Parts: sequence; C-alpha cells; structure tokens
Amino acid sequence: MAGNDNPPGHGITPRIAFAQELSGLFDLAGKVAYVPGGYGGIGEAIAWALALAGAKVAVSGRDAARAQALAAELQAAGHEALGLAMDAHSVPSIRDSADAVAAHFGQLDILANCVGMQREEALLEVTEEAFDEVMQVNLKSAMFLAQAVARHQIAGGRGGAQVHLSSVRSQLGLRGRGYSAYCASKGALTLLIRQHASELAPHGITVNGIAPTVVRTEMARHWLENPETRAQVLGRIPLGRVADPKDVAGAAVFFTSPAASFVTGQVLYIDGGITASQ
Ligand SMILES: NC(=O)c1ccc[n+]([C@@H]2O[C@H](COP(=O)([O-])OP(=O)(O)OC[C@H]3O[C@@H](n4cnc5c(N)ncnc54)[C@H](O)[C@@H]3O)[C@@H](O)[C@H]2O)c1
Ligand SMILES: O=C(O)[C@H](O)[C@@H](O)[C@H](O)[C@H](O)CO
Repeated sequence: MAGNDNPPGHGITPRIAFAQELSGLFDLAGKVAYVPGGYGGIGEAIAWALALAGAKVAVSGRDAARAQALAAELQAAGHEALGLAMDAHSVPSIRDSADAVAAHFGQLDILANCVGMQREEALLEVTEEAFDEVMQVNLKSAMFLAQAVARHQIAGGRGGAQVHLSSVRSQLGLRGRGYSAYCASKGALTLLIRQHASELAPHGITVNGIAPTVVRTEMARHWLENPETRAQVLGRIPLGRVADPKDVAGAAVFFTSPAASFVTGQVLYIDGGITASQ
C-alpha cells in the first residue's frame, strides 16, 4: 500500500497474531503501578482495577497502616502489592515513596495519582493557609510525584504511563460554593498534564487525567448525606446519579494499558454529562 505507513492488520498480519495483539489491549501483566492516595475511595478502586488487569501495585498515603492493610487485602487475593507511607506536604517524602516502590519491585512503570483534598471557603473568607494547603496537596504533589516516577520510568527505558485524578472543577466553577482553591488546583493540573505529556513523549511515557464529578467517597460524603445538597448535586448531573468509584477505575486501566499507548495529554470527563450541557 504505497503511501500508507500504517497498513491495517487484516490480510497483512496473520489473523491469529492480530487477535493476540487485541487480546492484550488492557493487559498490565509485568507492569508495576504506584497509586498514591491508594486507600482513598477512588484510589482503592483504581488499585484493585490495576491489580486485576495484572499489575503489581503499591499504594500510599499519610497513614501507613491503612496503606499496608489494603496491600494485605490485595496480597490475600493473589496480587503482588506493597503499602507505604507518603505525605503529599513533603517533597522528600514523595521522592522517597517512589524510590521505595522502584526498589521493592525492581521497576516502576505506572503512576496513578489519586491524592487530593478539598477545603471549601467563600472568596471573601479564603485564608492563605487553606489555599496553600489545597494547592500543595492537589497540584504541587502531582508535580513532584510525576517527577519522582518519571526518573524511574526514564531510567527503565521501557516507556510508561502517568495518570492524575482531576475533577469537572478543572473546567467549571461551582455556583454558590467556595471553591477557589479546589478549582484553581484542578485547572492548573490540566496544564501540568499537557506539559508533562509533551516533555515525556520522547521517552514513550503518556500522561493523562481523569476528571469526575461527584463520586461516592469520603470526600463527597458531606454533600450526599445532606438532602438539600444531594438534590442540588443530582440536579446538575444529566445521567441523574453520582458516580461510584468503579465508574472511574476503568479509565485508569485504559490510560495505563497498551490500548491507550497513542493517547497523551488528554483529560477524560467522567461526569454523567455535566460538561456536555448547561
Ligand atoms: N469524590 C469526588 O466527588 C471527587 C470528584 C472529583 C475529583 N475527585 C478527586 O479524586 C481524587 C481522589 O479523591 P477521593 O474521592 O477518593 O477522596 P478520598 O478523600 O477518599 O481520597 C483522597 C486520597 O488522598 C490522600 N491524601 C490526602 N491528603 C494527603 C496527603 N497530605 N498526603 C498523602 N495523601 C493524601 C488520602 O489519603 C486519600 O487516599 C482526588 O484528587 C479528588 O480531588 C474526587
Ligand atoms: O461538583 C462537583 O463535581 C464536585 O465539586 C466534585 O469535584 C467533588 O465531589 C467535590 O469537590 C467534593 O467535595
């Protein structure tokens, strides 16, 4: 096929090899994944989904015991897993955690960053301390987790994938609520993702984002337990329900698997239609 550098598999690749390639599209066997924030609501679903796709998985958070408890559950189900402490307020702690994962498994291929927090304050009441904390935990830690993991991915020479948890609030403000710090941190994360995608592309490393609306986790509990705010939340979502962590986990498998090896710098909105409508 003159002039076509990418001929389709049919009729050229033997069909059996073609089918084998397709069957491995979502296979993470032989990969090591690091899930900071891994014992949170979304992080835990992602840690399990990556393990079920075949990856060895490390999870971290400030509470080492909770991380180790999740790792023990994964091990009991037959997966290779590690739980360790990491404080997103501390760049040395971030670096140490990535180094420890790479040292334990002998490689590090995937970052699935689920660290995040929210502190709601109306514009006139925003404190410097709260604004700084949200930016530190949601944005600065993403920068230095990405850097720490990229060092190992580049040294490994096998490419890799990074994915960060963003939010619909990366693109939309929230009427009637004090969301300056959260929106600013997630909006900036979009450009961090695009820039990292651009800088890591020569190394065969992809970088993408997952942007949910309200997911049934600890972070959203206060909204969902209050009938008034629950009704407001549901009223904004065309599909008429909030997300479960499992609605988000599949995207992490997709972005880190061979199926997405040509996808980078993208943010996928898992929002029941919010960003499609007004
Ligand atoms: N739940 C939602 O409605 C929702 C919606 C959109 C985006 N998100 C994003 O998804 C991600 C996961 O949130 P979640 O809903 O699972 O909430 P969660 O509170 O259950 O999990 C947050 C995770 O971040 C970790 N974390 C927070 N501060 C940390 C620190 N200083 N050091 C280390 N780890 C720290 C926690 O240990 C936990 O594992 C966050 O980035 C959040 O902004 C959540
Ligand atoms: O409107 C939204 O979609 C929310 O802002 C979400 O991003 C989070 O569920 C919220 O931050 C939890 O408190």
